[in-house]
Amino acid sequence: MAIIQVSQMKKSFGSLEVLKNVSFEVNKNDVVAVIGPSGSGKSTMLRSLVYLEQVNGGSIHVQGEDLVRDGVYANQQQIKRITSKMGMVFQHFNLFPHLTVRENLELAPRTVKGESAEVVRQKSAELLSKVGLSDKADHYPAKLSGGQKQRVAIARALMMDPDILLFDEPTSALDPELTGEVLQVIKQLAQERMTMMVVTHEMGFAREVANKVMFMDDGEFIEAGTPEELFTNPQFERTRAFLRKALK
Ligand SMILES: Nc1ncnc2c1ncn2[C@@H]1O[C@H](COP(=O)(O)OP(=O)(O)OP(=O)(O)O)[C@@H](O)[C@H]1O
Repeated sequence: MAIIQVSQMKKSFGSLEVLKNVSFEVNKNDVVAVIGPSGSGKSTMLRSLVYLEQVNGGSIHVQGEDLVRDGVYANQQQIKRITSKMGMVFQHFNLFPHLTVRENLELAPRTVKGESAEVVRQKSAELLSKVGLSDKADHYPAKLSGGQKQRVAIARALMMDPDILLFDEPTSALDPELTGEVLQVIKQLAQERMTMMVVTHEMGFAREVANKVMFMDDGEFIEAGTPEELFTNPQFERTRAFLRKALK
């Protein structure tokens, strides 16, 4: 079953065409790794799915609902409902600095979903335990390492019970020794069959954890396949050239 269906998505910044007729599907329980050179449009593609960027054409379908159809967006209320099904984890964590870890987790379910204090308290405790940060609930983000901040951001995204989690280069801002603890959490979520789309420069992670790898270059989806297919038998010279550099 498709969680997200994208067809002919186009996005330009002024005269710069960043997404050129991008089409793909993410099915339930997929772990999709999106790879490609810097500036190829990976972040823009991901941000468009959650309405952080507005596309100039094409359609984005989420769980059977149109976020945008042939370039025409749903109304604001529908957009809010549709995007609330998707959790986003950013490269730079985007935690609220003036809120504790627990408050960061509980804010959206309380204010957006209207969940009770007891319900969100139980959920935040469970999710902090899941990402190994139960002892940090009352700390402020500034007191945490980058790896811990990113694990909080993942727990925060999970608080909204998303149907899919989107990661925009979740380890790119981390020191190498902190990358593993974040990838481990994502790997654990994959084992639990969470549907995820991960923009990443970590080829080892893409190969090991994803069931589908998509290669993007210059605003286009060039090819997608299983990690085995894409890494060992890429169909296009552009993919081969990228992998030669990336796997060096
Ligand atoms: N808000 C913006 N205004 C103008 N240009 C933008 C904006 N956001 C992105 N771009 C441009 O769009 C292109 C694609 O950027 P994007 O961040 O989507 O690529 P990327 O593949 O995610 O790159 P990286 O791997 O370096 O993060 C780049 O040329 C970038 O400079």
